[in-house]
Amino acid sequence: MSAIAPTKITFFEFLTPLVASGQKTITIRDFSESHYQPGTQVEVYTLESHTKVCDIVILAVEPLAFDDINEFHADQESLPLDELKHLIQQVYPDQQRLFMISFALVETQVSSN
Ligand SMILES: CC(=O)Nc1ccn([C@H]2C[C@H](O)[C@@H](CO)O2)c(=O)n1
Repeated sequence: MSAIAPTKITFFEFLTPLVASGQKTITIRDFSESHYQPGTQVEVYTLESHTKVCDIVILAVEPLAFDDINEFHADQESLPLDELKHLIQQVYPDQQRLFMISFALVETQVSSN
């Protein structure tokens, strides 16, 4: 039996403009935050104030070892590689077993009326 897929995800507030603009297309999380299901729509909130930012669709969830994080991942994260690895070490200290969650921004329609 599979668990119910989460419908919300949080990001540090300073990263949310990158998500909402479509520049950030992956996030790297630990096992506890890896249960997103490809094809599902997920609401994005800021971690600090729990403000809704946008919606994303999950494209894939794949294992990724900390030591394998490289420039490709930094590019998808829209962060410098050293900054990305430092951030991940702060959030998930001493965790080698991580997961890459790929996603796409759900564009919202702006009414012309
Ligand atoms: C609870 C919570 O919001 N945790 C996280 C964990 C990671 N991030 C960011 C930091 C990096 O850009 C990537 C890779 O972990 O995801 C985050 O915003 N919030």
